[in-house]
Amino acid sequence: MKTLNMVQDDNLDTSKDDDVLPDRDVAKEFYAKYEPKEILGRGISSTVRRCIEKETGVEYAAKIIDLSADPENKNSTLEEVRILRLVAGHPFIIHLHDVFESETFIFLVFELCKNGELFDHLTSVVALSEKKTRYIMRQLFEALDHVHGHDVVHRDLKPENILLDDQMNIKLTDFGFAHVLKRGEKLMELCGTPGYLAPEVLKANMFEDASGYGQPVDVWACGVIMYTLLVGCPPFWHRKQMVMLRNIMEGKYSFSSPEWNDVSEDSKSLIRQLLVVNPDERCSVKDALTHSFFHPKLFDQDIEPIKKDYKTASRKLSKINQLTEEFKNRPFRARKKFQFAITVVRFVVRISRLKYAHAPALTITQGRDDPYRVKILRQVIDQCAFKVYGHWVKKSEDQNRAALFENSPRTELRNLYNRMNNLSVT
Ligand SMILES: Nc1ncnc2c1ncn2[C@@H]1O[C@H](COP(=O)(O)OP(=O)(O)OP(=O)(O)O)[C@@H](O)[C@H]1O
Repeated sequence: MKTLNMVQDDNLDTSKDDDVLPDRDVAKEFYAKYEPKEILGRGISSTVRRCIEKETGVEYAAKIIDLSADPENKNSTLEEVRILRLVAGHPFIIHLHDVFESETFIFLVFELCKNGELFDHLTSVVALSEKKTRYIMRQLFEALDHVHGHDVVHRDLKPENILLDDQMNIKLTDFGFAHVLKRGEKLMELCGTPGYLAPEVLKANMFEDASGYGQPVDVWACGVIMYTLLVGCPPFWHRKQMVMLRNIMEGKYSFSSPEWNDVSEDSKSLIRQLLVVNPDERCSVKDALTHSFFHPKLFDQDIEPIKKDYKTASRKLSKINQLTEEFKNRPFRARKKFQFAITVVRFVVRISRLKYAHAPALTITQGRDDPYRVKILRQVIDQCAFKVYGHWVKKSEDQNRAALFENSPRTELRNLYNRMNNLSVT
């Protein structure tokens, strides 16, 4: 039980001590304006509740931060508020609606994201299609472009810090580790979440002469997120955390698991440009946004346009036959010859796209011997395993869906820091 006087709200589930609300005297202003409702989630020293603004009836999410456990929390929360205000006004960044401050609590009133964390969405669907990954990654890069444009580095990008609104648009949140960079400033501090840490963050803590890090750490984390969204497993995971850190520092990951057979070269190419060990050679947010992965592609469309393409292709084929006949019988004419060449090129491109859009047929033997290679069977297997065990089942040494649940940042990083100082890097 907290040391403060608490009152219980009869309308709320108060089965746990933590579920009681801070004394109404502590934050009269907040209670005058908002009606607190059920708990949406919890952080280390915070509880997030849905609440309703009395005057407008609009729903919000109130993050109630308890300052009694750690007085340092107040300064860091106020810094987070300052940064949230600095980057405010972007459609894919969480909107901070109101702030109330008391001696022992801070209330941050955010826009409500009805679909919760991208992380929870991912755990329920196992992996996202390329189309959905593109939708989310584009919004993430646009949000990040805005954040970086204000000289801010987020430092804790991960699916847990990406919320989804009722339209499934993202809202980048948790700027608790964010920092406003001064001109030319490099950071040395070890912060973030282990699986998402960029190599330069680890190096800054291991080598005396390390040059520190800046905004490219967010680009690296986007690479980890994109990889994870597409196949449901993080890229650098290893059962031994020290091996995972080495993998990160060496940029050692692969596209070798069966899931990657169904993923386009465009996606892999973007991930390769994001997960570049040297931050100077890593692509920027703007480079990422202009990558071909973000161009609409045939494989994203429904089957109808593909059928239409078949019809067009067969019309083109008759046209080619007709032109070929004409060529045999007519004298040389440059314009016609050029037209002929263009038609042939278009035809070939169209046919190759159709081939790309249709994967080779599956044989019964292939499905029986290696069902996990087949996308639809793989999804069924993963979803059944998740339903039965409540978590994903480990697949192999370096492909572990359960690894996604191992990321508990702030507490774990202290241990990591101590262990890294004892790690000798060859
Ligand atoms: N704006 C929001 N709309 C809907 N749900 C939210 C919102 N903000 C947070 N939540 C829910 O509340 C939970 C806890 O949020 P909080 O920000 O306190 O988590 P945290 O980032 O883990 O905490 P900490 O800042 O202590 O690390 C989240 O996991 C999320 O499910």
